[in-house]
Amino acid sequence: MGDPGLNDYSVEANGLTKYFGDFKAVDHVSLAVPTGSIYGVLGPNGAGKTTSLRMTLGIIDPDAGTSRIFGTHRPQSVRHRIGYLPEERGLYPGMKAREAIAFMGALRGLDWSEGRRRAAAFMTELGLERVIDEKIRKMSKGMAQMVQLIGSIVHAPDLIVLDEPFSGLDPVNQERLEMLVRRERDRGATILFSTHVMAHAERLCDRIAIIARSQRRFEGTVDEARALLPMQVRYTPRTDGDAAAALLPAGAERKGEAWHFAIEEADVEPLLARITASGHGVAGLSIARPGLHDAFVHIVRQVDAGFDATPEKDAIEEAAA
Ligand SMILES: Nc1ncnc2c1ncn2[C@@H]1O[C@H](COP(=O)(O)OP(=O)(O)OP(=O)(O)O)[C@@H](O)[C@H]1O
Repeated sequence: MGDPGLNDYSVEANGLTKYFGDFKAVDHVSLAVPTGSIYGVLGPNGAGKTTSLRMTLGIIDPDAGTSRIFGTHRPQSVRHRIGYLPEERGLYPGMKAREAIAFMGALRGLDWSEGRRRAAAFMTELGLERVIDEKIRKMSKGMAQMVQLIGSIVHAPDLIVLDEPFSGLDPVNQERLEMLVRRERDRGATILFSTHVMAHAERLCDRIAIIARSQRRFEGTVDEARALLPMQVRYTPRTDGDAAAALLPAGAERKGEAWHFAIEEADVEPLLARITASGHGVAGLSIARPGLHDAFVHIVRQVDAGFDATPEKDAIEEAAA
């Protein structure tokens, strides 16, 4: 564990900024990843996720900003405590899966025979035992990616950073990976991963950051992101549908027998009271928060439309100042 008594964050990136030529690929992005958490960096294609992760890990230098891992500004000095799956995948094609995993572990200080033992244990646990001694070149891309994933965590790192780990995996392997991420967190590791698939983030993440057009636009829990949008209501009265319209907010739309509309959380109980008092009855009613997917699309669309041109106020940076 990353000295939780001394430092509650395994990763603290502050105001990271990167230019490629004149293009600002990352603009003042900060990340604070609590030790022991699963943290998602979400964003559309080209938002700046990979560049942010690379700067965080010290793989590329920022033009501005700083990053600390386990409290140090020198990630190289703690590299054995970090596991990293880069965006670019690649293993030696002539190696067998077991050897490839042991090799990656050895690069991070793990004894070779222990690496081979753990490789077999991981692959068996994940239902991949039949390809333990398969050469990488004979594997499908998705299988090779699973092997690389295992190789990046075989040395039991305290911090695991995975760049788009789910992309290219079939649904079964995606589930295996979700299980692996949870298991690593339960072991005490901190996990930071990027994705543009909201379902994984919604199920896994304790906290998320949403990056769009180079800037961080949201930071918080999944529920906090979902709460940015109003509740979605679907109401079917027992009586003639048109007569119930007077109870409902402006903008309510009728689809078949049901009315669809959005309301703020504070308006839910008054609405229920109005419906009950009205005598129109309830043949069907659902009231639900939109999912993370909708919240993500909402944030990104606002940014694209220019409604959120300024980055959110950065509490981390203020606290550090
Ligand atoms: N080495 C580079 N040289 C020039 N431009 C780059 C370089 N690396 C990234 N970029 C550009 O910076 C922007 C951010 O790229 P980055 O890979 O960080 O985004 P991303 O959010 O990870 O995207 P994706 O989900 O598509 O992988 C993109 O517009 C990309 O084209």
